Amino acid sequence: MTSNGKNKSVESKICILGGPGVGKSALVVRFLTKRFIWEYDPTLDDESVVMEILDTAGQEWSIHREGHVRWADGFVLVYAINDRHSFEEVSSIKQCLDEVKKTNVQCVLVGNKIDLLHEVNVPTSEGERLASDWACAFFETSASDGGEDISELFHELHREIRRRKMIECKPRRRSSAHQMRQVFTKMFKTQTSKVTSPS
Ligand SMILES: Nc1nc2c(ncn2[C@@H]2O[C@H](COP(=O)(O)OP(=O)(O)OP(=O)(O)O)[C@@H](O)[C@H]2O)c(=O)[nH]1
Repeated sequence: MTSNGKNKSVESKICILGGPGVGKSALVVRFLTKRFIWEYDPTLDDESVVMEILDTAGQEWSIHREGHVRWADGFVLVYAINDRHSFEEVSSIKQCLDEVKKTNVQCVLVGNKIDLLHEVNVPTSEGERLASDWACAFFETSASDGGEDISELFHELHREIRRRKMIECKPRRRSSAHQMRQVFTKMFKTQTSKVTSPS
């Protein structure tokens, strides 16, 4: 616990990725200005939260990707619901992430620009299906209209990162089979030394 009674902070490094113009910067600005300027309260679930957020430009992705991927604990993968190509792009980005990290990376999938409903090119069901394939959370947002979902998506990812960090920090318990083997080895050694030791 910290001196102000809150649990100590957990850091998460979050990288925003997606095609050009899908609204990555707009989402980050919306999240930061709402949470940290107008309604400053850097706590979540009674714990202070430190998030480092890396906003990438769409065209930088291929140049800096390995550095971004290694740095980040989790990813916000963004497409625009009126841009089918950007939806296809997040799939290939996710594939690259998994390859570089050599694991199923922690991420949330975000379909942005939901205010442009009359231009929908990627229906909600497709976003939901992809997120379900990735076993991650899915959000539809509008950076232009705002809304609680934008805060929630960052918080959800932070929680996931914290969960995984806690699991990774836990010392591994030895299996009972391993423990039994140790007992038998010890017993066997004792027996042997009794038989071979001179009287
Ligand atoms: N209607 C609408 N427009 C949006 C929304 N989010 C972003 N935009 C607009 O989309 C354009 C691109 O937004 P950015 O936030 O710069 O997108 P980006 O993904 O950071 O773009 P790059 O840095 O080029 O990769 C801007 O004109 C934004 O105003 C949204 O939710 N709804």
